[in-house]
Amino acid sequence: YNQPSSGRKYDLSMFDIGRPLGKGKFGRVYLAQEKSTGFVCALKTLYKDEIQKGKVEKQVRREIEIQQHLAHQNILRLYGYFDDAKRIFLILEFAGQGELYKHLQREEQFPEWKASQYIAQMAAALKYLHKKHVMHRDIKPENILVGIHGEIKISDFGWSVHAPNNRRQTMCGTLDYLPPEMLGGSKNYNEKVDLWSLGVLTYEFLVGRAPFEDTGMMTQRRICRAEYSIPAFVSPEAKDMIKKLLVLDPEKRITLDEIPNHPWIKKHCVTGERAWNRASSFKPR
Ligand SMILES: Cc1cc(Cn2cc(-c3c(Cl)cnc4nc(-c5cn(C)nc5C)[nH]c34)cn2)no1
Repeated sequence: YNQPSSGRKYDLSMFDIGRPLGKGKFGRVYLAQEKSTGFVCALKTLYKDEIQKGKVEKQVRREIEIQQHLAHQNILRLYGYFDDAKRIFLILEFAGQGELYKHLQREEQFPEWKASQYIAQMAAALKYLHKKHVMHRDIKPENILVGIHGEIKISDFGWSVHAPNNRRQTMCGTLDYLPPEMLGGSKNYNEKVDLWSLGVLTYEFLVGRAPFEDTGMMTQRRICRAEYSIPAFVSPEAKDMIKKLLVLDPEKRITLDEIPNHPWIKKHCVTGERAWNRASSFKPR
């Protein structure tokens, strides 16, 4: 399986560039194919002047440093990188079904079986990350892609750091996903911040909007008080999962090890006996 390897030296001439796949604050992503092997990937191009202007050199360096040492089916692979005079190029895994937030926008809400399987996959990816003492810190639909088989892949490690962290980070973008312990500039927090964001993600998958969505200050106040309500159409098991993740005290949140055994996950999990039965009853035509 001749995927690119981080040991090799790459340059732009080694790739055929295809259609644009998306754009972000500091550049664009293109479909690309490595000429020598035919390997299809996503080439993320970041403009050096934009990165310097945005003072995000550290984040880009961290994204590369962290993501290239990760290998998990629910984490987007970074195979390598190179640069030219103006741009940095990240050779990324191509996610065949694109950006998850676009799926959520189109479907408005995910059915419970789909949300439950996505959260189980997120928990597996976070368990892998936390075992390496990496916390993502920016879990939200915009940072999740969908692979060709419908599996999800955490991407964009620009905000990830090695835990524990007592560096102050200037935040930009939505506050909706920030845990209480990261608000108000408190410095000491750990990987449990990703559990809170997983709770916000679960809520948004099922309800179609974030639980603390409000105007700036009100959002912060509602987060710090864990002030949210869950609509009646959400099942009791899903409500229980959200309540066990959106807990103000990080140490009292459900752990990643407990998530696979939670009734809401077990109810919709397909890796167990049902999947085996389904596979064994498969009759090739
Ligand atoms: C800069 C910049 C843009 C983005 C957001 N972004 C990620 C992708 C992307 C990646 Cl990194 C990998 N595989 C992808 N597959 C798609 C895709 C889009 N459509 C409409 N269909 C597919 C399949 N996008 C992918 C694109 N933009 N982050 O930093």
